[in-house]
Amino acid sequence: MFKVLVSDPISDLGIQQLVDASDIAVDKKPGLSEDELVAIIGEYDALLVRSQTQVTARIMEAGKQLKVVGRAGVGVDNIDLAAATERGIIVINAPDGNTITTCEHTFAMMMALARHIPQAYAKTVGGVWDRKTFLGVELRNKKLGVLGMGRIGSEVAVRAKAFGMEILAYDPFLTEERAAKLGVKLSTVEDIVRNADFMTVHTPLTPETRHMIARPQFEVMKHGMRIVNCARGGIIDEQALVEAIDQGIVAGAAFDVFEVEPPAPDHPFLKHPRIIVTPHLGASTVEAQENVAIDVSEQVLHILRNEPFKNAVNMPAIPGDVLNRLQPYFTLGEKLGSFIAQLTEGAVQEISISYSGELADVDTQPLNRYIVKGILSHHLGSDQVNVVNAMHLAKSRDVNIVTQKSTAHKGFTNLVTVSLRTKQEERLVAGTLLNGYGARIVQIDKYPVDVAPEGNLILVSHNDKPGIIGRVGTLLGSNDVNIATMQVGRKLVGGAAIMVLTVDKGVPKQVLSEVAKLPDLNNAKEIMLV
Ligand SMILES: NC(=O)c1ccc[n+]([C@@H]2O[C@H](COP(=O)([O-])OP(=O)(O)OC[C@H]3O[C@@H](n4cnc5c(N)ncnc54)[C@H](O)[C@@H]3O)[C@@H](O)[C@H]2O)c1
Ligand SMILES: O=C(O)[C@H](O)COP(=O)(O)O
Repeated sequence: MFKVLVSDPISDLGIQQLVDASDIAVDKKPGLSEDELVAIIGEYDALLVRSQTQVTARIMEAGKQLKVVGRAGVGVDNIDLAAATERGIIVINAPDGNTITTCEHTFAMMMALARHIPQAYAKTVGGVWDRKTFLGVELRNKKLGVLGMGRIGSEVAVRAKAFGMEILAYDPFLTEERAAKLGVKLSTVEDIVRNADFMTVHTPLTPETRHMIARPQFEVMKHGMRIVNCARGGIIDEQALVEAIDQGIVAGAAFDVFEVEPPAPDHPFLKHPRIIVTPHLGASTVEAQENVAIDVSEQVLHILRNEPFKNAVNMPAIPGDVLNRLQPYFTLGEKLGSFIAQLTEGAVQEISISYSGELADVDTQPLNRYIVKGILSHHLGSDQVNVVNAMHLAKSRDVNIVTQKSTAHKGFTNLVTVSLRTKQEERLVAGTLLNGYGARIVQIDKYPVDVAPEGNLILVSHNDKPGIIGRVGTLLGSNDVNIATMQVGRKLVGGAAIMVLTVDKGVPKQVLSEVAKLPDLNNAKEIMLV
């Protein structure tokens, strides 16, 4: 039974599939402090949050069973991603579910700003009938600068065009072609600052976007600018904004987000007549909350059940078509990694992975993770390594990973070859998927073989002489070790050779060392591929 903790208010309807699942137990405990979370997180396999819960390194350290942190929303700035990656905890978000809702909130804020609606409302309900103070402006024929043309920014642009606005857009990934397709003018931040009448930001908060609108931008800003931030506090320098409003540069601002949330009671935005605010409500609609909770619950279920999943934030996304082609190789890759790690003596220095055949056309990085996971699990323990932290663990141990690709077929439709170099030696194993037969190891070092990568194997290296196979079989048999399959590989008659035996159970160390002492035998190793 997997245990899931929901520590923020998340739509009941959205998490119903978790509640209904027979292998999942859900606990809802919103509003816990960090200490309270640290005290209980150890018993949970998954944690579901929105933006309130700060998922710190301390919480993850205490989450000994924690496999996944699911964010019912977009921004993951409340989750320590580095700590999650280091511990192999998958972080997923729900990037699409609140796009329209946040876009609509941005529009609501822009219109409220243009027409002073919150200020006029407050005065009217306060008993003052003031029809002079609140002279607004139209959106029509105004220039709207959009910083960040991702999901939300693009939707804002679509709606702004319907209002007759001209869109100046900046995003490092916005090309001329896409700008033309969206009907927006590709601009720079400076173009927007100097020329727009309204400006709205839709970027994440990163070191690059922090204070991307600050004093230097306000100094050259078109006078009368109105600014909306429904993305993240800190993209616009709050202090510099207040100064720019007071200097008459900026006509007004509408903010849903703050550098520190909730803002202190004396925060200048809360008293300023030209600034309107909402308490981070961008994603707060019934529809968006259901969408994000459904999305994130679905992926948490997949992760806990060891099924393919999407929207991982601390792992590169795998496009559907790539996943379809690679997925059959994931188990083979992990087994090859485990095999070579058990075969090779010494501390791992370099892992070389080569793909030949049709796989050479695919982005095979996800498969690399499974191979590296297989290798590192042997040394670090399978409970410590997973596909999220495998590359990170390899890098932090100075293990060099080299990949090569060739479209040449080398006798198989696809061949995955893994070499491991240590201070002592370099060993190699290659495998493929054979139509109708499944996974096969087809090469060990320089020897061609045909072995299913599963169960208990014994790898024997010997001199190719008559009688050896019999002697090994007799010795194992007399020690109650039953041989299921046997393969011999050699390059030259009478030269060095290998024997790969599949046996029904683990072989006692004593028996293995007796095998290794047989005449003309050089080595005998047990390899377990579970
Ligand atoms: N207020 C809310 O409740 C609420 C709700 C949803 C999303 N958000 C926030 O809105 C923001 C946008 O969300 P989204 O779903 O559109 O994300 P997205 O990833 O689809 O879009 C973000 C865009 O910002 C661009 N970008 C990155 N650095 C930039 C830079 N220096 N200058 C210009 N553009 C840059 C990226 O290229 C990307 O296209 C995020 O910060 C998200 O957390 C807030
Ligand atoms: O990044 C997001 O998705 C928004 O900021 C929404 O945050 P919330 O789930 O706390 O409303």
